[in-house]
Amino acid sequence: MKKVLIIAGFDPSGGAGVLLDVKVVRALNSYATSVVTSLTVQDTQRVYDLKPIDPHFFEYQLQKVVEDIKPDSVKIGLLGSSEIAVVVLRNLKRYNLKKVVCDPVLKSTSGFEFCKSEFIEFLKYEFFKACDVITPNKNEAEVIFDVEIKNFDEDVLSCVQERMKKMGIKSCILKGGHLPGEVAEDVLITHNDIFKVHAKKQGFTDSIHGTGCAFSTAFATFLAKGYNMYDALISTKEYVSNLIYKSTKIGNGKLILNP
Ligand SMILES: Nc1ncnc2c1ncn2[C@@H]1O[C@H](COP(=O)(O)OP(=O)(O)OP(=O)(O)O)[C@@H](O)[C@H]1O
Ligand SMILES: Cc1ncc(COP(=O)(O)O)c(N)n1
Repeated sequence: MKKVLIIAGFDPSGGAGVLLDVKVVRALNSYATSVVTSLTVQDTQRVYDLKPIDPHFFEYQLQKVVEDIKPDSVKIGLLGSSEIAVVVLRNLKRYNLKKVVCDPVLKSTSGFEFCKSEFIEFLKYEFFKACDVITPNKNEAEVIFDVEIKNFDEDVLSCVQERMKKMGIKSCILKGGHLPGEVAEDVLITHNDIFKVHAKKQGFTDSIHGTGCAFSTAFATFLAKGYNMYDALISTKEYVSNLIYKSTKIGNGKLILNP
């Protein structure tokens, strides 16, 4: 059985973060270990507050679990604080962890700012380099690559590709759920290739919660199973589109995914 290490935040309502990620890994017949970076006060309507875990305690947990259960891939979600991010970076290197997928969670769908500006600079210029792929949505990609994204036209994609090379980011999947139009398109960009997948848009992207978490976790799970990046993206797209199709209203706010 393949093992996926989840490093992410805790959403008590289960619509995002570790609770959702573990369900995705399990639904794809793999085994999840998880280390929580931060606790949130959150329901299906919005995020109210965040408290990062003590970085020393976090590192103790991370090291014990990695030394016991060596992961086949890693999914990184909400980091919660720059101190935690520093610990994650140090341990990615120390244990030479492979197939590292980072969902750069900067802001929630409901608008809660998870990162301050100096923390974003650290992610951009230090942290992302240590990951194999980052999976920003439209707004996150605009902040990371300092580019306005109105569509995924060739000039926008080659600008992102150039900036990735300069910043030392190995590969990136731009998620297009928040772009206008009938189609939900995502683009894998490496230093020498651009590869697109798309699906018909269902409902309203802003009324669904947790799609980005499920996407990056499914992608990390397919990598753990030995898929190459292209096949992992095709399978992830199909899997997440199906989850969106079956999304349900469980509380008073957004629709949630139920893997
Ligand atoms: N309405 C939709 N219909 C079909 N697919 C969608 C829809 N909205 C988003 N997607 C797909 O879901 C995945 C996540 O993309 P999205 O752009 O929503 O990321 P995100 O903003 O990080 O998600 P989150 O809601 O967790 O913040 C992508 O594959 C995207 O194309
Ligand atoms: C713990 C945690 N991790 C990630 C997100 C982002 O997900 P979304 O953009 O759907 O709010 C979240 N709200 N909470």
